[in-house]
Amino acid sequence: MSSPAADANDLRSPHVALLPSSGAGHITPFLRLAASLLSQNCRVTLITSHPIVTQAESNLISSFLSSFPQVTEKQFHILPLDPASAASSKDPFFLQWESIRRSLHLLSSILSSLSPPLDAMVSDITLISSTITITKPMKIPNYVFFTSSAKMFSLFSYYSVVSESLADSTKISEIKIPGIGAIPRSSIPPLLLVPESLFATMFKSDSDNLRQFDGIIINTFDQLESKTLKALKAGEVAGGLPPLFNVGLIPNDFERKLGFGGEGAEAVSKWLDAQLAKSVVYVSFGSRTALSREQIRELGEGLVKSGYPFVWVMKDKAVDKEDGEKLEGVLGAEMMGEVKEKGIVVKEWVDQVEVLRHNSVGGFVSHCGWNSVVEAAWVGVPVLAWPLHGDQRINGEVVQGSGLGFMGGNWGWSGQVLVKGEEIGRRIKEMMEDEGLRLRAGEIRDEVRKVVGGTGDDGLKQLIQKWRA
Ligand SMILES: O=c1ccn([C@@H]2O[C@H](COP(=O)(O)OP(=O)(O)O[C@H]3O[C@H](CO)[C@@H](O)[C@H](O)[C@H]3O)[C@@H](O)[C@H]2O)c(=O)[nH]1
Repeated sequence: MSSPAADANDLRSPHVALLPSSGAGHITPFLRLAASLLSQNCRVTLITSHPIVTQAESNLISSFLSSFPQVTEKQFHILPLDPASAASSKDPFFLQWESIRRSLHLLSSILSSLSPPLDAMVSDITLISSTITITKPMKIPNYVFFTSSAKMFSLFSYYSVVSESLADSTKISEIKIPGIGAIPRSSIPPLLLVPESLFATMFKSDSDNLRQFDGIIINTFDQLESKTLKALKAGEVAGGLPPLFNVGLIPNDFERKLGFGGEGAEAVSKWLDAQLAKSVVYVSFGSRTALSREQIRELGEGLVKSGYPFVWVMKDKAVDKEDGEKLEGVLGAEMMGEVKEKGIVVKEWVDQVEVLRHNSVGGFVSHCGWNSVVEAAWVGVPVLAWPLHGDQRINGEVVQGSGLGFMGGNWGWSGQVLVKGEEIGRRIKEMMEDEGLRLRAGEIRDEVRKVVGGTGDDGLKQLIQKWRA
């Protein structure tokens, strides 16, 4: 029999503050986490950092807040970055992370003004060295939200051991991570091999600080990464880490209500309705990856050569507000004509999950941003992995290892190799014609759905239980 104190704890609504950093790849899983917490009777304060880099992020946040009026939003106005830090990176998202990190000393007044007091804070992985200096003296339990795969987390948590030798190519051709296996040098995010880069500096200091946290949250499924999760939870990868909670975060209705897809998104939806079941290839490289013009044209050629109809979300600039060039200007008139005959190309945001779950979609050409991988698993669509930056090759290995998809080939990092249309077309055909792959993707979806969002989602339950206690 449970005690009255335990029953009271079961009813308590823990108050949790969520602090995402920047980029839709980070905001989206945070908002999904918030929606899951709300459905479990938690109080949520969302801390949004301003100015916001992209229109997509602003729209996601607005749609979320209007769907969940019970959430308290605290706007955090960050300080401009000094030119010396700006010099070490040109990436607008890394620079935003750095600005937030350097402004976080201003966060304590927001945190101390919250009522009721916080039971926990969840910090974006890209901000953790700075948030811990604020929450420690305030005695607020702080949890890391790692927005990529568990396999990428294993590299992150093991990084302090290898960071120095990693910079020297003569010393390391692969990293052997205990309990996980070898990660070849070619899969390591290229910026980690440049120790003075902003990304490597943040990664190192954050990895060193992990042990100061109360827990680690990762959005992943056993069906994708069971061996890795087991090794991490058993402490085989790195000693002394806080407990790990893997939660399956599923797309939420607020994403569908966005209404910022505009005409492009509506056209996609109508066009999809007119296609044969499982006949369409969906192509998207996430929210912040632009291909070179040359590579865009090769991709266009590859799609046409594959013979399958396609939906292609094209990005010509990393930041959507700067992506003003018309499709025809990017593709050229001839290619535009060919592409229009066979498929549909948009530069606007589309609701990716809605597209992926459409019955006519039969394959996904993806850069393997982690949210895209999780979404492909959730809907059971096979993936042709074309990793371009950062964690994406490690995520691609997870895709291949789980049977959800396969790697395109030795296609280099973005900009290193011009992948020819001929080859892209051939690999797309392989994906679309592989019945075994389709069956496996469907099995993954069925297995995931038995657990995630249902009664078996232990990670989320355990986490909330901890906050209630
Ligand atoms: O037109 C679009 C474009 C994107 N999305 C969504 O935007 C998110 C994009 O996230 P992700 O697939 O992870 O790609 P990135 O935007 O590239 O994500 C960044 O953040 C991820 C999580 O840390 C990393 O794994 C990636 O490498 C990094 O580039 C996903 O939910 C997509 O469904 C849409 O809905 N419509």
